[in-house]
Amino acid sequence: MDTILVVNAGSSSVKFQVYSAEGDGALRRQIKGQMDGIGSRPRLRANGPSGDPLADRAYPIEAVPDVPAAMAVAGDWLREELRVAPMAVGHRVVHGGPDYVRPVLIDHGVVSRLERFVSLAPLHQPHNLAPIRSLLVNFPTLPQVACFDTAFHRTHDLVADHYAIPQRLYAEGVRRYGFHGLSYEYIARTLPSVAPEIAKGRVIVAHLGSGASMCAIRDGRSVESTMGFTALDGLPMGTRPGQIDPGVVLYLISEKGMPAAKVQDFLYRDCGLKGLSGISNDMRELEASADPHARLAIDYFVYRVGLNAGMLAAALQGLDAFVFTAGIGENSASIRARIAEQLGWLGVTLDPGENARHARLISRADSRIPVYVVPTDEELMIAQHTLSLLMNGQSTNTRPERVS
Ligand SMILES: Nc1ncnc2c1ncn2[C@@H]1O[C@H](COP(=O)(O)OP(=O)(O)O)[C@@H](O)[C@H]1O
Ligand SMILES: CC(=O)OP(=O)(O)O
Ligand SMILES: [Mg+2]
Repeated sequence: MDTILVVNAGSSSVKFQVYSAEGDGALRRQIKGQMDGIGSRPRLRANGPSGDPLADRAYPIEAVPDVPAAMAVAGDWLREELRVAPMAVGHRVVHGGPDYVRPVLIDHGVVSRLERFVSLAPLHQPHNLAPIRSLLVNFPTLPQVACFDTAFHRTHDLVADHYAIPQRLYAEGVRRYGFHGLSYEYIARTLPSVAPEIAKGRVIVAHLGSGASMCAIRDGRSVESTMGFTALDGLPMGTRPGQIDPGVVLYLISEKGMPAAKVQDFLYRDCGLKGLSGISNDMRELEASADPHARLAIDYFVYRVGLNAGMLAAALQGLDAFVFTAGIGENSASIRARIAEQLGWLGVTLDPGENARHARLISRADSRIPVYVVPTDEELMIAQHTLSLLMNGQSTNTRPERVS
């Protein structure tokens, strides 16, 4: 059977899917799995085509301490137990820099260009590139496709793409890229069938997972993101602080004598929910805790989502709908309820019953702004791009690009 394997390494999870490519160009999902809870409670779960369980295994934290270990466990399982031998592999690559505005067929040249962005996405890019490199060496004829988190945001106006710093830095790539683009692209493509009345309107999508960001979408295109040059900016995340005064970074360097590598580690691994609570990077553990610092971390998260929603509504000059997605957005009714309260002034009224049962539409009929929960599927997006590149030599990404 001709299959496509999709690999998506996030900051706390490795997600994978296997699709069969049918004769008519359709994709049929055969396996959907993930190793999540990396750094807290590692667990491999996978299901077959009709949701039938294929695996559910918990691991001690020492057995799967990080993303590369999770990738190795999932890879061994797919290869050795399920005998998966794909005809092509699609990869999520978090940083595509200024030049990659659509998915691309990978060769050694592409890999070396993408290596330049490792320092701009240290939690992701090394793990995105490691399996690509290893497959290039071991299966040199296997087609591999890179799909970028940054590509969906390349439609931003110049004013949204800039920082107020000298132009020479913009020219060398210091720009507001935005991330989670495969997730937002999937949502934008799904809205016409899920909620046709708002698909062409002004929508804020909140991708709230271990990494978290929000995107302002108008008529299916990204116009603004809370993330920028790196995936550090914007909302607080599992282990990243989100928006922070650069003066804090200067303080760490000049007053605390922290070298660059330590500052990087601090900002990517020790802050966010984990840093503020002192307990965990995992929202589930914070919600289960009675510790006042866990409460503060949740309060801060909810508050910052509210503040950033105001900013994105300003970018859109109004709002027609709000969408929750990703790990927290799809699964935590209580966080959604608290965020909806923050959005009350924008015209949001939640329906507590619909919210509790994770319905697609969770706002009340009389809510001025409808609120949706749309489970994201970055892997499907990657599979579609991969198949399209294989079949037509180009991706399904047909959006016009901003000319800079
Ligand atoms: N039922 C739940 N309640 C609260 N938070 C949850 C729940 N399920 C998952 N999460 C949160 O979602 C996060 C993972 O989200 P996900 O989008 O898979 O992240 P990533 O892709 O960045 O690894 C977990 O760290 C956890 O905090
Ligand atoms: C870009 C990013 O933060 O991704 P993730 O949420 O998968 O960690
Ligand atoms: Mg993710």
